[in-house]
Amino acid sequence: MADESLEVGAHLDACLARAVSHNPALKDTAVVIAAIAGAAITISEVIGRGALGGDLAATGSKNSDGDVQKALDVIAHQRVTEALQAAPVAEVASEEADDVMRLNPGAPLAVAIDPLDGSSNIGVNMAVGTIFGIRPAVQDAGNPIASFTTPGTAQLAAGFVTYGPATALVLTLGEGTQVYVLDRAERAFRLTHPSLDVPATTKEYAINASNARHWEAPIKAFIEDCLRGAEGPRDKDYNMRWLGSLVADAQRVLMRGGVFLYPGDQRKGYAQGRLRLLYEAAPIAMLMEQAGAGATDGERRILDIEATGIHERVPLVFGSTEEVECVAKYFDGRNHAAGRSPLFGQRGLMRS
Ligand SMILES: O=P(O)(O)OC[C@H]1O[C@](O)(COP(=O)(O)O)[C@@H](O)[C@@H]1O
Ligand SMILES: [Mg+2]
Ligand SMILES: [Mg+2]
Repeated sequence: MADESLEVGAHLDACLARAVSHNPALKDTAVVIAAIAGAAITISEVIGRGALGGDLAATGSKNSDGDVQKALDVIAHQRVTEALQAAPVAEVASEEADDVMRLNPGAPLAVAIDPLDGSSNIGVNMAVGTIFGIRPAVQDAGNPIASFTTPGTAQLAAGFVTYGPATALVLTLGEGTQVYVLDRAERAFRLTHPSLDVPATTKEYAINASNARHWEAPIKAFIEDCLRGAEGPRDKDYNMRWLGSLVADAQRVLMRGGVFLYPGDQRKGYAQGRLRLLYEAAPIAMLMEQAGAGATDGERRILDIEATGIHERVPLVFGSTEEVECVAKYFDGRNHAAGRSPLFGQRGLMRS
């Protein structure tokens, strides 16, 4: 396509302007994305100073999910909220606010946002991020969270920023998934990957294996078969990566393939896993699908699920389509491996 705004190196603003010229209905959405990108640049600068700027991991009160907030969680929430206040946003569902925040009554859009993802990595100089999904605002006097009870398919755009070695914005407006990298000299995001295409096959999985004894049978069976490598039914040797930062794991999967799992498990409060539907799973699911990958809770497409609460959790499996489909088979019994795990079972190899 001969369009300068899609060329590597093009500025985010030019790419957003192009998207709006193709689809004028995206005008407000583009303003919101630019606002979040602006906030992300300032958050990136705070993170970039590390401990020189104070203790970003200092703990304060608890957030809506019972997690202890760190200083950077609060800073990021303030920066994105200020930016969204100046954008056409009626309501915000933030991880760091118990209830829906009403910003500009009557404005057309609603934003679900995780201002700072990967909080356990704050203070140890590892990648963290910001995740967001933008939806039409829905007016319903009888339902204060109406804007957030539509399925993920209602999202007009979704993205995340990774504050890693480079600060990157991974974005979709429903026509592919693009990556922009922050040009620190210009304080502007510039296009590096015009269209991601996640490989359908992979040999890399990501899961917090310390929870293995709590997993349900289909997950135990799937991981056991990955661990058996070329000698097992999957017929290939796997590699494992787990960064403890959803955005960083998601970016790796988008760039080179892989499968990520945060399933429900038997720990108290973890029946639906740890990750939140509105501001973690749904935006990442849209980015994955737009890059040719998949996202499921094991049984349902993530983008079809309707939230009943703004901080609702959901089991999350995403990435290369062959692996995501394979996990679904363990859940619906087409792979009859569930429950037969010698590695994780009651009388398993690891137990004696
Ligand atoms: O510590 P665990 O249970 O492995 O969970 C790690 C997951 O928790 C998260 O940090 C949750 O996000 P928040 O930091 O925004 O609460 C994800 O980024 C990450 O994938
Ligand atoms: Mg998070
Ligand atoms: Mg968070």
